Amino acid sequence: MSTKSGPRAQLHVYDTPADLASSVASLLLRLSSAHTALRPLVIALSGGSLPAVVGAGLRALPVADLRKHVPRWRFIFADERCVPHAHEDSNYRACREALLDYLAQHAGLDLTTQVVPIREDLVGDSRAAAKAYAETLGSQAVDVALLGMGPDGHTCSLFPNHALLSVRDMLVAGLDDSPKPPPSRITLTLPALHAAQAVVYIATGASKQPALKAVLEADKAVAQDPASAKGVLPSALARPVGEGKELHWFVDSAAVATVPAEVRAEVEVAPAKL
Ligand SMILES: O=C(O)[C@H](O)[C@@H](O)[C@H](O)[C@H](O)COP(=O)(O)O
Repeated sequence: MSTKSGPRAQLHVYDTPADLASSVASLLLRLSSAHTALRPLVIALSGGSLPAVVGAGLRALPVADLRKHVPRWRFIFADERCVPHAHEDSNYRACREALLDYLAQHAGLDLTTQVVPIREDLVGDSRAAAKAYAETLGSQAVDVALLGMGPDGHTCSLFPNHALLSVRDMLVAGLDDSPKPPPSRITLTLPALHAAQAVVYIATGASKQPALKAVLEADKAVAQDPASAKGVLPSALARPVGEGKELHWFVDSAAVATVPAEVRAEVEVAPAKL
């Protein structure tokens, strides 16, 4: 494997949202168990429908398992809207409501030291907010990125054909022209996601069919050389690069319906192989 290549996708297909959510949570515990470093496991969370899925999966786990792992986790945001924390568009707020408050109440999560929200005093300036966020994260790579995908193939706040896809010198960037409202956001960049140990996508519903098909069709070529891939969707590009890393796609039957059988057969793994 060249140093520029990375893992192929592992596709997990579920019929029910509950099974999908539980499997994502099981994978998170497996990755957490494998994390033997003394420093915390850095988990990046996205917005959209993802917090509810991750929250449902974590709530289905035995509390004793959560208590064992959660004190060693640090949550950051894969992307965030530049709004105050209590705003209805805030991913921090969505994640608090869906999972972080539950983990604080039942599994010992310290919301003040183990969760990294954007600075509220900088929400009027996305670039300053991104710079400050990058400084807070330091050089520590993301261990596990939990990402959604929009129907257009965007992930985090990395949109198709957007200039931020060319960023190579920042781990967090700001933008004010997000096609998905609200327009001002911060986002992890492709180099930040290339450095991740594991990237885990969750994509459900028929609206994701064209993008999922395109991403899985491009998977082999992008895995071989993510840096030189041209014209592929952000969700195909935002992936780990390097040996011993993992790329997972958790999808439902509706999302995967139009993926050609031969493409699906190349990447699908049995549920037991998490
Ligand atoms: O803040 C955001 O807007 C999200 O992080 C974004 O990247 C999201 O994950 C996708 O748009 C998918 O959203 P859905 O899962 O709701 O389709």
